[in-house]
Amino acid sequence: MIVRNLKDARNSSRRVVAQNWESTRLLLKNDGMGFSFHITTIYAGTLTEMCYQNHLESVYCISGHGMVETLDDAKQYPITPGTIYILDRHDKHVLRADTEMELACVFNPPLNGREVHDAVGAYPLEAETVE
Ligand SMILES: CC(=O)NCC[C@H](N)C(=O)O
Repeated sequence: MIVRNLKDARNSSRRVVAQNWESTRLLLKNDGMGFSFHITTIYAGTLTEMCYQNHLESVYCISGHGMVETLDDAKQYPITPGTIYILDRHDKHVLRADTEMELACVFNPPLNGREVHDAVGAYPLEAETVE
């Protein structure tokens, strides 16, 4: 069994800080589970465009609120605590955080550890691994 604590993980290389968000990757590829699990904080007032071409992602809102829009059909979905959005089609999307948002995110295939978004808002398939 693997047991980890968010507070401890935030004080380690599992915490990755980007411009609009930070994310603590509690479970990664090298754990061998076939998915990764992250607690992500989206900073208040930000707009983040993403398109996970190489991954599927589920995003569950723990706290805060905002809006996610799928860009191919311009559909908007309010995100509040208890809502999950599931990017089952590698959907190009934009997330607007009206307040700081805390999200639980699952990626398949799992992230390696230190990935940040590339120019289209995707992660590469291969990246540095957390030791
Ligand atoms: C909602 C979202 O995808 N935010 C970007 C960070 C990502 N969740 C991650 O954990 O790397």
